[in-house]
Amino acid sequence: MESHIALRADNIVKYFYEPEKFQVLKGISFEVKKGEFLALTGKSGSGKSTLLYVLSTMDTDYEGQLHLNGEALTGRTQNQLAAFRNEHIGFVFQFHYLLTDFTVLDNVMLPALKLNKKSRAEIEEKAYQNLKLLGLDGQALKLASRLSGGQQQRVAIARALINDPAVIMGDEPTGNLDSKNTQNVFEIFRELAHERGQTIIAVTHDEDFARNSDRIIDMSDGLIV
Ligand SMILES: Nc1ncnc2c1ncn2[C@@H]1O[C@H](COP(=O)(O)OP(=O)(O)OP(=O)(O)O)[C@@H](O)[C@H]1O
Repeated sequence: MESHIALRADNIVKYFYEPEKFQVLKGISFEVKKGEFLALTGKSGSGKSTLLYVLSTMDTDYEGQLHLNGEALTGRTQNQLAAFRNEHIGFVFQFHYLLTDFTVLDNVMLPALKLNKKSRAEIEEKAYQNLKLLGLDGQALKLASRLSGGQQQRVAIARALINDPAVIMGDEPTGNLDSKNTQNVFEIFRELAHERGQTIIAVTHDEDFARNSDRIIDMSDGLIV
């Protein structure tokens, strides 16, 4: 795979078997460049979330080939994939899944403590840098539950960035936010892509958000249109 490609999907096919056999992804192929900000759009039920879960390596029940950062991901064990994900992919969901009884700082540090490649002091420094980038440096020692929805979503982004992932994936990352916070998250994603070379793949229903991304992949009925 060429070195400027962050992710490549080749002919991804997936079925669901309940309540009856149903082909949800019908042969999806595309590449995403390093530093590209991609929006994944399409009507409800078109298969966006299903595709994102395949791309994220969380769902391994598919046919086809997936390469991320030049590495083939097909045929690995669940443990190998979990380790790969923690190091190379950051996730931001519509609902942030923060540990609300922990501080903001603890939440952001957690994936790096799990990865266990840096000292606690280095991780803490990186966490403070991320919080600063997201305008949250004054909030580090508060409980996550004490922050507003928009602030919590920014904490989730700071957490997603802690291991410097090559790819950041979002499933409706602004779905729960007002227009001001949506704009804010959009600007952060753009900066990560264009200034740091991180690749963003975000499922979104927000037309403005999609229109301002670098490229839209529009899905319909399990296919890219
Ligand atoms: N676990 C599952 N078992 C069976 N069918 C499923 C399952 N998950 C999703 N589906 C079906 O697969 C299709 C695609 O779902 P998916 O959630 O990927 O769509 P989407 O484009 O993300 O929709 P939305 O925009 O509403 O989130 C839908 O018809 C959905 O009902």
